[in-house]
Amino acid sequence: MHQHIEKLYQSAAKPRRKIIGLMSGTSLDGLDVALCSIRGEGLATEVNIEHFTTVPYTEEYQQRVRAVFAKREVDLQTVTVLHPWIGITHGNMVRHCLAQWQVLPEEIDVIASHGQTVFHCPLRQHQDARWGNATLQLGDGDHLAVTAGITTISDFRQKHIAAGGEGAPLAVYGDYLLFSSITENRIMLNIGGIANLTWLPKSRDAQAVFSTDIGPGNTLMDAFIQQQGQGQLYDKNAQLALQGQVSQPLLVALQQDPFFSLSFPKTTGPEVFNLSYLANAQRRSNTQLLSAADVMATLNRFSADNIIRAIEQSCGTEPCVIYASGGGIHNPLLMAHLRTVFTRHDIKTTEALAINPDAKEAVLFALLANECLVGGKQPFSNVREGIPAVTMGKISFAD
Ligand SMILES: Nc1ncnc2c1ncn2[C@@H]1O[C@H](COP(=O)(O)OP(=O)(O)OP(=O)(O)O)[C@@H](O)[C@H]1O
Ligand SMILES: CC(=O)N[C@H]1[C@@H]2OC[C@@H](O2)[C@@H](O)[C@@H]1O[C@H](C)C(=O)O
Repeated sequence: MHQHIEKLYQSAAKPRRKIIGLMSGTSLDGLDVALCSIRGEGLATEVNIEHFTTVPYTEEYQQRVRAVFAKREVDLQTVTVLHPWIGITHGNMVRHCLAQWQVLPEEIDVIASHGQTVFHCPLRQHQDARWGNATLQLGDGDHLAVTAGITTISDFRQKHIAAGGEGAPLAVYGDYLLFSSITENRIMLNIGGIANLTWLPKSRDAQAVFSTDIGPGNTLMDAFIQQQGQGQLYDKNAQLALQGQVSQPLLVALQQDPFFSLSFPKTTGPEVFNLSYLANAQRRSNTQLLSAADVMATLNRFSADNIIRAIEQSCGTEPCVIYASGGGIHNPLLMAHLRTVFTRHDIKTTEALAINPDAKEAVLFALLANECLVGGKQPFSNVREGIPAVTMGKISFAD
């Protein structure tokens, strides 16, 4: 047996594994690094986050990725060089975190790396019958493994597409294992660049659960404030939005996109929800002269309203507890609006379930890697479109 396979076999046989989950999201704020200690598999999985940090990206990193991010036309050489470079950069960030945490690379069983999504285009979005669902994450697993000196499992989304899904959201695979409950219906709401949710009915019926993207979480608000040129990356504590008024005509125009009438589960990204999308909505609603504060207040409400509708559609008349995560939970205006509307649902964060809300997506990829190593057959069924019962991730050895 090859020594790498033997080492993997030993990792799989342990009662507990140390897995580093890495997530680099659409906000391009930094690399989320979660060192998880994971016991068991499937519904018996237990996770303890031993260390977590977000390593902020340098301006250079952001500029290099933005050169291709969510763009239909790019320089192919830039895409090609970015793929290994992001892998190496993430590998160095892991090494740096381990040194700070005084953990040796040998103590880690595997790294689970999401990579950087640069383009996401499900068929329902590109609508070109010649092609199927597609998504592209850069940050090659071999380069990451060699740089960090740790076996790496990466590129989780391709198998999902190969087996009939849209490549996202993958949250359901982790949320179901970790958070489904027999005592309460749960909505796991993640407000990242794109907002998504997982519906976990207390029946715990694997055929009833699903994850879906909702629409923009922070991505339009971030893009808009960045366009103002004051050097702000996001509307911190909703300072700008709080000074403005919601424009109903703009809000109505923003809501007019075919994505919103698609059935669940569905996926989207900044390829659709970007500054051109906003400019089009402003043109159609004749609101080009709105102040920046009014536009921001409207974008904030747009995100909140989409979340409210998606939650109502998911749980119907059933009461449920909403467990929120992602950077949007730090946006006080958005969260206040959710709380005002959802008087019949409790709104908490995943902190109440012992998972740091900023770390949740990185933990998800650690869980997917754990399932790749020791999990059995996924409980989901191909019958439910969008949630194929597959094992995800590609394995790269360090030497
Ligand atoms: N104090 C705050 N006030 C307002 N917004 C905030 C605050 N802190 C974070 N955010 C928002 O959260 C964003 C980062 O969220 P997060 O890290 O969850 O996104 P992501 O993981 O990149 O996205 P995705 O889940 O779509 O991949 C920031 O860009 C900002 O919009
Ligand atoms: C293609 C892609 O990277 N999608 C991300 C993105 O960020 C949020 C939302 O859009 C979600 O669909 C997904 O990430 C999470 C981790 C998921 O797959 O569940």
